[in-house]
Amino acid sequence: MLTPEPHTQLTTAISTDRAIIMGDPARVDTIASLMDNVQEWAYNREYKSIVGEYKEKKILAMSTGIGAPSAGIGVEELHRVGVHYVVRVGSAGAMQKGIGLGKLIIAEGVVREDGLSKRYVPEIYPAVPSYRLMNLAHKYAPEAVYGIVRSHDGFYTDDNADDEAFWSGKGIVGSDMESGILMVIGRQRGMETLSILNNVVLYEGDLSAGVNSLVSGEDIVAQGEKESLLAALNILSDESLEATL
Ligand SMILES: O=P(O)(O)O[C@H]1O[C@H](CO)[C@@H](O)[C@H]1O
Ligand SMILES: O=c1cc[nH]c(=O)[nH]1
Repeated sequence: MLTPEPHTQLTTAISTDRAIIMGDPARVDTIASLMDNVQEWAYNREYKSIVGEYKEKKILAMSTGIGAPSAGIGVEELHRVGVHYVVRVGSAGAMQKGIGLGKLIIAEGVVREDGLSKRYVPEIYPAVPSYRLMNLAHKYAPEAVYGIVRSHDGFYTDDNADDEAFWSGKGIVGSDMESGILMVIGRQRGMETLSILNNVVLYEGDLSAGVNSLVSGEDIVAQGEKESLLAALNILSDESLEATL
C-alpha cells in the first residue's frame, strides 16, 4: 500500500510524468470534460485531482487553491510522485492596456512578489519557464500575449494600485499569484514548467467584476479558459515531449 502525499493525496500510482495545475477546483471539472477515460483521484482541502487522457497521453489535472503557499505544497507533492512537466492554467489581470478579456497571457518570466519563493532562493534568482514547453506554447497558442508577469500575494493591500502602476510601467503584462513559485520550485527540483493565464480583468479595470465574471462563466472569459486548457493539453500530449518515467 502506497502512502499518499499528505495534502494532495497523490501517490506514484498516478503513473504519469505530466500535470496541469490551476487555482480553482471547478476548473478541474472543466478540463475533465475535455479529456478521455477520466478517473477522479482525490479531493482533499483545495487539492482536487483527476487522471485522464488526451490524445492517448495520460495527464493529471489538479487544483492548488489561491496563492504561493498552497501552490508550492502542490508542486512539491507532484515532484514526490514522479511528475516532471507541469503547466499552470490560471486566471490573471492584465497589466497593460489593450489586452482584452479572455486573451491568453503566457509567462516568459515572473517578477517574484510572493513571500514563499524567497525562502527557496534569493530574489535575484530568475523565475523562468522551460524552453521546451515554451516552444510548444508558441506552436499551440501563437496568438497569446508573451511577456513577463508578476506573481503577488494579495489584492487588498493599501498600496496595491501603486504597486500595479509601478510594474505596469516596467512592461509587465499580467498579474497572477502562483506562476512564480511554480517556476522557482520547478527549477529547484529539476522539473519543467510553464504558465498559461486567461485574462479576466482589464488593466485598471474592476477586479471584483472581472473575477466575478469568471465565477459566473461569462462567455468571453469562459472561452479564454477553455482555450488555455486546450493549449495545456496539446502541449503536454505533444509527441516531442520525452517520457521521463
Ligand atoms: O484562477 P486561478 O488559477 O486561481 O488564478 C488566479 O485567480 C486567483 C485570484 O482570483 C489567484 O489564484 C490567481 O493567481
Ligand atoms: O487581477 C487579477 C485577476 C486574477 N488574478 C490575479 O492575480 N489578479
